[in-house]
Amino acid sequence: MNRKLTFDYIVVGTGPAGAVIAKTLTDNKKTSVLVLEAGENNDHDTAIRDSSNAAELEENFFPQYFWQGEGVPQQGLDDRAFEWTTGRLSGGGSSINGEQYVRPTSAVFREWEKLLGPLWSPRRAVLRFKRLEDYNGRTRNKAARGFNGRLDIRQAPLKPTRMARKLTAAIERATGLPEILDYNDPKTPIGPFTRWQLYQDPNGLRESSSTAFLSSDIMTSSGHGVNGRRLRVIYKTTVLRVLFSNKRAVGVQFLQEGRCVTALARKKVIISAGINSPQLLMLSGVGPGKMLKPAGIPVIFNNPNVGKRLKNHSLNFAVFTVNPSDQALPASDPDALYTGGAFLPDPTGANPGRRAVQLIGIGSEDTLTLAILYLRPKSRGNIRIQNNDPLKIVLADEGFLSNPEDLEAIKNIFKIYVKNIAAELEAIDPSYKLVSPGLDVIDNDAELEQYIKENFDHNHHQQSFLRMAPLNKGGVVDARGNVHGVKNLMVADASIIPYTVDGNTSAAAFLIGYTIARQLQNKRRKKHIPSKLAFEEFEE
Ligand SMILES: Cc1cc2nc3c(=O)[nH]c(=O)nc-3n(C[C@H](O)[C@H](O)[C@H](O)COP(=O)(O)OP(=O)(O)OC[C@H]3O[C@@H](n4cnc5c(N)ncnc54)[C@H](O)[C@@H]3O)c2cc1C
Repeated sequence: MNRKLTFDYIVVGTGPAGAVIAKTLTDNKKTSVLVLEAGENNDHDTAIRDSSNAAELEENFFPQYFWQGEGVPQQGLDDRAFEWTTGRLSGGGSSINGEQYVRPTSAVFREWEKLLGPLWSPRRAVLRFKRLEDYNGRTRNKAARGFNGRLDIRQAPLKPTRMARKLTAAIERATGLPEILDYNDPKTPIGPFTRWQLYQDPNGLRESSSTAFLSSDIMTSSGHGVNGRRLRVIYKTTVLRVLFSNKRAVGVQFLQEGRCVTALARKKVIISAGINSPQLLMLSGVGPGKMLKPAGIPVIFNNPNVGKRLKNHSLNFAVFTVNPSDQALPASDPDALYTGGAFLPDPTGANPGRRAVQLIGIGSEDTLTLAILYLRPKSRGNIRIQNNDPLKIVLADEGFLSNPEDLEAIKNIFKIYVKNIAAELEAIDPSYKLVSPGLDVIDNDAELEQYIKENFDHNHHQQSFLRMAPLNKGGVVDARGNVHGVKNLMVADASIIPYTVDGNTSAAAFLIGYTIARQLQNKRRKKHIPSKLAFEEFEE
């Protein structure tokens, strides 16, 4: 046995879920945790830390900070293929993403609770978000927001620009929904707003899972826990597979500087590798037997659900001309990044209390672009391995628009929301005119469909492909992240989201990591507490 590399827990990945788990489990100074991360720590690189790079980071720094991948051609989109990627560095996706902080709404958590029990109730979700965040925004609503957590959230800008205010007013008039101040307050999830909430410190620098949970008060720059914390983070280590003894996970094999190394876990292996988690499970023998056997991988547990139910939000754009005297962002706050936005229900009036659409204003000197996300897609994709080579890219088929209802839903967003917003925006200021798509395109069904397909983009909200659910409901892990059919193996990251979230995905990943780590802590503590004390008292 390699005594040096034997820990209580092994965590794969330092994204939102992995970093929170590593920090939370080692808080007691007793539990030892090894974290293996394929990328490096780039927290101090200007490209990462300076938030004003967020929009162009992927375009300008793809080879440096991203996993290199492409999905399979999309039949519903004239066989176009999109990048299959996320951050390959400390902090994972949170170190390179668009910094938007959006909690799933109570409507989503009610679905989670119904499927998985009270651990995922809306009330507990809010309690945990409050613990995680240090909210620096216009409201001091203690019922909804946390002010002492490690995760800096900045609502920005302080003074919205005229462009943001005009857009917000136009959405307000077009939809009849009043402006909201805090879209993360469970009481006000729907409506237009001038300010986004960003993962940023009060000075506008990027906050990631790495800066928040693996910072210098937690570990040294060489990855050793400080102040007695039994944490070891090793960068530039790519995990190849989980090792089993019978059906019990006992460790992992990983690549380090060209060598194949084994690390052992006394308690559990926790996979938080994001879009790579299904590949790791399959290479380790957990997945569809029909795929694993021909690949020469011994089947530890035959679960056809692994890699299935891949969901992603759709992304389209509408572009307007602007008034050249209106600024997109305040000169004093270029890190505010976005020029207003909205969360809206389905435009047809179905489910008026539920978010179905996310609008993001992206302004410049010449244009105001509305990024349009459809948040309730029915299309599903899947992730498959090609063979037993851990370095071979997976076949990720996102199945965009494979369910025709999604195309109809997106068409309705253009026909109802975009058209009405365009009319109201132009009425507020005639300099703002819709240029793409033209109104003639919106009014012509065939042309609108073609426009949506050509204009369709990929927005990295991959989720649910290792669903947290009972086995007979498409599950791969149970309500506490334990992988079905084996022992001592968990998955905790955005891949286990059970029902599609109604906003960006990283807040859910932080919550999943935190919830699962707290459960592991509670399990240990509960051994030492009188049984009459309720689970609830130790839950939070
Ligand atoms: C360009 C872009 C923009 C986005 N914008 C937003 C946004 O504005 N707001 C938002 O909320 N979300 C956004 N997202 C999505 C968000 O970043 C992800 O949902 C989130 O990071 C998922 O967290 P996670 O913990 O599940 O996994 P990840 O963040 O993907 O972390 C997984 C980690 O595991 C490591 N890893 C993977 N495989 C291995 C292996 N075999 N061995 C060792 N380490 C491994 C990776 O390097 C990575 O660090 C964006 C994503 C991208 C790519």
